[in-house]
Amino acid sequence: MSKPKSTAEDVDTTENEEATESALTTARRQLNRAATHVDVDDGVVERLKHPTKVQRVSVPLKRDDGELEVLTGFRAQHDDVRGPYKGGLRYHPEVNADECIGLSMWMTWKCAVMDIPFGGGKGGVAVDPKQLSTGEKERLTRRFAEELRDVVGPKQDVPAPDMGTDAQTMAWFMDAYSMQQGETTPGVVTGKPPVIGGSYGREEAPGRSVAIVTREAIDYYDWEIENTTVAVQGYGSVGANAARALDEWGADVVAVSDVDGAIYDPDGLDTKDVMGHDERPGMVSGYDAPRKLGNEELLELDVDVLIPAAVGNVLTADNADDVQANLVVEGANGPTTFAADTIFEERGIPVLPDILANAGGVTVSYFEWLQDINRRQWTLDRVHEELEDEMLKAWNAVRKEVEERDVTWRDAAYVVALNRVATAKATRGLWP
Ligand SMILES: NC(=O)C1=CN([C@@H]2O[C@H](COP(=O)(O)OP(=O)(O)OC[C@H]3O[C@@H](n4cnc5c(N)ncnc54)[C@H](OP(=O)(O)O)[C@@H]3O)[C@@H](O)[C@H]2O)C=CC1
Ligand SMILES: O=C(O)CCC(=O)C(=O)O
Repeated sequence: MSKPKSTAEDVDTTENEEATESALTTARRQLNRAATHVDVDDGVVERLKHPTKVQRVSVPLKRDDGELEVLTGFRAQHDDVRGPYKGGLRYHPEVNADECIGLSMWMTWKCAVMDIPFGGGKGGVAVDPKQLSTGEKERLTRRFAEELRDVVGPKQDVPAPDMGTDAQTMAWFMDAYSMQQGETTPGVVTGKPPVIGGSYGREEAPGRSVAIVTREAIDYYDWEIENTTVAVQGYGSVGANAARALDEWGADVVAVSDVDGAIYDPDGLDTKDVMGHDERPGMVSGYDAPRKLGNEELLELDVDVLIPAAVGNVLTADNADDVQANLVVEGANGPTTFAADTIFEERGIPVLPDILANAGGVTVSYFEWLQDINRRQWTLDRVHEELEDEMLKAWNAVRKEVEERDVTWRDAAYVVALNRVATAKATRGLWP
């Protein structure tokens, strides 16, 4: 089915131009728009455009060659009315304060959409992890943990993996924090290896929830998963797990990519055979597939479902008119700029938002936090079952708003989240 091009000449791209639109700008614009659909005090909305606190730290790193480099790290804490701040730590050259604040706002909404008792946090270090040896990564993580010691903790702020970090990073962070506390404190981070209190199923959870939401949307629009083609940008923790789950459930995953480019097979790729970057770096763009494409071309493929699962701001006013997918499911955080969202709305292309679609990660993080408190590990089957239940609850809450208010999926998810956050503030008597 071909999609109409937008006629909106007036899509406002002037304020931001686009690929550089900060996560904070996008998050604030989304909040402004969603606030028009709910009866929430203007003061509360204004407060929610700002973080409670942003920690900026210097992280000295001794490189393997003996040189000292001073890196910059951040932890943004947006809102904790519903529980401790929660969200990932990112190692990426573009990490900065505004990015962390915007991402921490999205975490507040994500936790509220899922109705889990956390607020929003996000942090990271401005560094290219691919340029670091394992020893350098460990020293960096330990020092970062020391610098953040006063603002994190199981009841205060609980980091987790994000781009460029993984279970091993969380293990080092947990160890450094525990050494300073004088007691083993598994609950200070989630996404750890199961042997030290991590949850089974956390690693694949964000991708799995992307797949669950895609499956529900396919059903909602009366399509058949067996006749659905999917393109996935980014084949890391989120992208590879989403692609593999959808492949397993019968969809044809025809294209996937890493930072160097995309591979395309119109008959469907064998996603188990395509290794992710953690499994074997460079194996995506190096895979023997019928066609190689650029990352931009992948976004414009004629597929049923497009899943951007790499970085932010890849769907912009510049390419939204050329997207041919009938549905976009956001695996990454913030892949769609505000202007692109408007174009998709006008073209009738539904966008399933990040704050719902990839929320399986933080949901299983919540399961992990519970397991750490109780010192009792759940089985993988239990994690899968409970994740499925939580995702369906959230999906149904958002779907109800879509149907009752005739709004986009993003607005509907914001309505659910904003109402829960604002009600918590009112009930606690916090103003704003
Ligand atoms: N990990 C988590 O728990 C969660 C992550 N997210 C979000 O999902 C997104 C991806 O995170 P995650 O999967 O953890 O990250 P990973 O680091 O595991 O994987 C990122 C993937 O994206 C590719 N990539 C990096 N830069 C680009 C680019 N400019 N264009 C195209 N592809 C690129 C990488 O390629 P290469 O392998 O070549 O580097 C890799 O395949 C982020 O937005 C993150 O915030 C959301 C919820 C939870
Ligand atoms: O698991 C978590 O705590 C948060 C994961 C995350 O950073 C995200 O969902 O964007």
